[in-house]
Amino acid sequence: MGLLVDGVWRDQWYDTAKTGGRFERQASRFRNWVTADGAPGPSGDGGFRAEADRYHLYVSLACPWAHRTLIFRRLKRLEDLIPVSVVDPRMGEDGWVFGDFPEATPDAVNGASKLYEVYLRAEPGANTRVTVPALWDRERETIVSNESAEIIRMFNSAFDGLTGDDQDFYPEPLRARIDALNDAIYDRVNNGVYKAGFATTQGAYGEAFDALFAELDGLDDHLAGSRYLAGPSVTEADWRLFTTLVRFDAVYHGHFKCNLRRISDYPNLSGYLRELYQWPGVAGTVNFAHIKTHYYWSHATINPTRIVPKGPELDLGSPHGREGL
Ligand SMILES: N[C@@H](CCC(=O)N[C@@H](CS)C(=O)NCC(=O)O)C(=O)O
Repeated sequence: MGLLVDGVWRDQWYDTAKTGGRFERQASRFRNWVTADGAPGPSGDGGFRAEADRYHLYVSLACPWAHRTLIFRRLKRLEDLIPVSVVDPRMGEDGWVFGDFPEATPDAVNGASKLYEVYLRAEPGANTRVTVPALWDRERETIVSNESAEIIRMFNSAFDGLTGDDQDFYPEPLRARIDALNDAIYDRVNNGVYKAGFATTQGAYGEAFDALFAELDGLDDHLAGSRYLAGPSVTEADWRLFTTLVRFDAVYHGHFKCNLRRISDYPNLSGYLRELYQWPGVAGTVNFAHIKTHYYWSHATINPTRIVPKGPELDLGSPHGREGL
């Protein structure tokens, strides 16, 4: 794990000493938007028109942020328009690399062996962490965006004219509700598990742990009476929560010490997770070999032996029982 400083790669872990043992995630560097007509989006520059075979997505199958973009790419029928390259789940001193792990791929567009080389093609003197997902523009030879929350918004609507798919996971009347759910869930759950796992003081860990389980308990209560987070239809907020829930019992419970409860112990969250997992197309975006190998192998500070546990047994295919809600 490392970062680019003035265009030079440095193998360096997050410096939690400066932040009282707390893990603080950095803001994403590339913030342009693909739009239907190439007009500028909410941030960055314009000139990124939705077109077939122009954009390329770099992902890790292990990463919950990249996973969001893969789910939207599948559900919004973008797979033929936007190809992907999949990094090796083992992230070591060179950061994300293209390797030989099953179901990892080479870099089909830039021929890089390390993801940081792609970032350097986009910006030779870059000062940034090198993260997935990253959406590459073959025409302008740059990274459009490396912010998953924004990439899924682009995928939700920008390409509709090309695909004919008008499913909307961020409908206008629900936007305020979805934004509020996202804010709480990002801070306490999606990023909360990382804050617990990467904390280097007991206090920072305890803070993240308490907020995480308070939020999960609240979500479990809410889902007793509501089929999905924002009501009777699936929205962006559900897919954003899903990618953390599906990793929880396999990785966050043990590796990140988020072990008050498992998702399978929650009466409502467990069925909700199974329903989303069984959504047509979604199970095919989940790869537990990449997920488990990535976390247990890559975080040498918290698992120096790099042993990947064999369990747990998961039961995501059994009936979810949520049809009645
Ligand atoms: N805000 C970013 C975060 C992406 C992110 O942190 N991805 C992780 C993998 S799960 C990564 O690439 N980490 C490498 C690093 O931080 O050096 C997003 O949501 O797109």
